[in-house]
Amino acid sequence: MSIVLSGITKRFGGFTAVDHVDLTIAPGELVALLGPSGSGKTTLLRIMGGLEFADSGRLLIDGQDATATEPHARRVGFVFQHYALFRHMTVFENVAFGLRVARRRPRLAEAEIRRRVLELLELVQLAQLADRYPNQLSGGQRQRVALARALATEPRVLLLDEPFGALDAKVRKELRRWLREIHKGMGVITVFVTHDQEEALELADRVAILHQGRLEQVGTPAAIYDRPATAFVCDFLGGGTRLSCTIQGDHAEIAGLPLALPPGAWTRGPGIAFVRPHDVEVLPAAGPGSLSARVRAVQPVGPELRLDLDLDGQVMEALLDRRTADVGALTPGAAVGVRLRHVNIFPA
Ligand SMILES: Nc1ncnc2c1ncn2[C@@H]1O[C@H](COP(=O)(O)OP(=O)(O)OP(=O)(O)O)[C@@H](O)[C@H]1O
Repeated sequence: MSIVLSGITKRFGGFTAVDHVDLTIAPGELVALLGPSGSGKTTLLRIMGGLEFADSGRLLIDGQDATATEPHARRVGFVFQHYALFRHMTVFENVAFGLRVARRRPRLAEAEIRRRVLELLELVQLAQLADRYPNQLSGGQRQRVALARALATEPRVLLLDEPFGALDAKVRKELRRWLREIHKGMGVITVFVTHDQEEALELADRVAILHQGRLEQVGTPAAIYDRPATAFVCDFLGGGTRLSCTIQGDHAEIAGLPLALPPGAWTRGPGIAFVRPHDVEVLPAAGPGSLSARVRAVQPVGPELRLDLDLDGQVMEALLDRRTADVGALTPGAAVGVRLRHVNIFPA
């Protein structure tokens, strides 16, 4: 079971919501569609599910052209942000609904439905709440029921649109871990939409980053974090401080400090350098391979010490471990050296 999108484009009037997207999803993969509001994530998900049809391009599910097939024929399971459970039905009946409406022949016997529903409720750890109604559940529990209901139809593909979007941070975190476990057990292709980079990086096997309807980069969480392909991706994934630099062909310079560039075709000219706060090393004084800076502000934040450093008029943020930082010497106005462990550079 795989999904192949090629050249998928969708317009609403004169507006292009999804723009020539190519994406191949391997059997059993857990993929995040990540991007800012309006970048086309939901539209792309709906096209995969058959709730929306592309204007051009092709969609293959399991090697078969599914560009124009109806949702039920695609065998997809959906879970949306607002759990949309049937309020007048118990948890049990909500999940059983998926089995009762499935267009299967012969229809399942009631005993078989009961067995499967209980199995699914065990899976989402809600068997003991089978007789409750949705308004007697927490948000996280409702979302787990929604997932069980989607799984009841034995989908080939599971599509989740901001599944944890309406929940508070702690519950979201728990559900992430839980979804990862469930996915591992089922092995069904799962695609989820999120605008939360942490959620995407923590949960997905691969992350597809969308920007203005276009796919900016696809890769494993580590690959896109360590080697963002564009300034947009870098910035969106928490790029850190943005500094101006100059690209000199084989290297770049920030305030006169030379920095190696990864191999590639670099043209000389102005560039943007992104430095993440954890990649800034603060030294007692500047020396070879480091820059001189001045401390502007110091703020303890839990286990860390956040510094605003003045680098030739540009402000750069650093995060140090409070237990190991020389807190006494790091006061506003102090002169320090700065070494950059890792910098992401892009043409301006
Ligand atoms: N049915 C529609 N008619 C007109 N415009 C639409 C329609 N559906 C989506 N759009 C537009 O297409 C663009 C992409 O929408 P989409 O919902 O796919 O974005 P998104 O990345 O999921 O955003 P969000 O995170 O805010 O949900 C948006 O600018 C949206 O206004």
